[in-house]
Amino acid sequence: MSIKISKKIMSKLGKTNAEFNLIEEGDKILVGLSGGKDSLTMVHALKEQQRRAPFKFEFIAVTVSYGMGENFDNLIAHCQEYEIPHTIHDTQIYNLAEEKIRKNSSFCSFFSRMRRGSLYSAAQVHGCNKVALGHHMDDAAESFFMNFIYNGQLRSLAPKYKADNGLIVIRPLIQMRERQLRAFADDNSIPTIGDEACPSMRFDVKMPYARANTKEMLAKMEKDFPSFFTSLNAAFKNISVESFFDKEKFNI
Ligand SMILES: Nc1ncnc2c1ncn2[C@@H]1O[C@H](COP(=O)(O)OP(=O)(O)OP(=O)(O)O)[C@@H](O)[C@H]1O
Repeated sequence: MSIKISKKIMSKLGKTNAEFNLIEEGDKILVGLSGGKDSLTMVHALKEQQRRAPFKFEFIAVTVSYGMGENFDNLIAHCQEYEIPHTIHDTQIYNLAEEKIRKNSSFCSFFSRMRRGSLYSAAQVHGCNKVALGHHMDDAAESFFMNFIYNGQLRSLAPKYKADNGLIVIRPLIQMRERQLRAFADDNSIPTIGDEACPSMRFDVKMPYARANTKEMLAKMEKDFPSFFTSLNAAFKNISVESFFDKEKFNI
């Protein structure tokens, strides 16, 4: 069966790529593939871009297994069917979690940190110079408002940055909306792995209410101001650092 990928997704990918120099000639990219709708859209979009782009790049999709008996058979079969190079990177993150996590600290952030480390080591194993993550505009908005409300920080998710180990991390979907990615998976009847696969759900802790609250707040904002996300995207590129209260700036 062939995959239908919308013009809108491909044009957003191309524009974001050009705007932030994400994928360049000769890159070998490790694509983090959780099996969720976002990273699945990402691998299909990158495969299509590989076919169309005037520059050459390679990629390999890598799924980090937490060592909790996950079943990736459908994901493996899907990648085989669509000739997407894919491998499972086995870890023992799940066992470590039980020992390492302090009571009441965030389980999700523990898994996300450990997973990031595993993706970086897999990138080294596979000789990749970049790591692509499937975060989208809704993630960037949630991250921005959660940092603002709960941490007193103005911070979001960058389209591209250099990690301490020299690897370049890129987020090709960062200007796309979550609903576009969901529509891609639904339109193509792609079987996705959902949030229930998040290992933190297996531990007896409070649900991450902060994210749910923020999502709800943003949905309400968008209802009241339909261009909310377009404006936010523009604002992320239009920052007046000097208008804030940074003490360092006032020795003038
Ligand atoms: N187990 C995993 N193995 C490899 N990469 C992962 C894994 N989990 C997450 N990632 C990468 O990190 C990105 C962000 O993860 P996060 O858990 O925030 O997203 P998600 O909502 O699960 O996204 P997705 O729909 O792609 O699963 C994913 O889009 C993917 O690129």
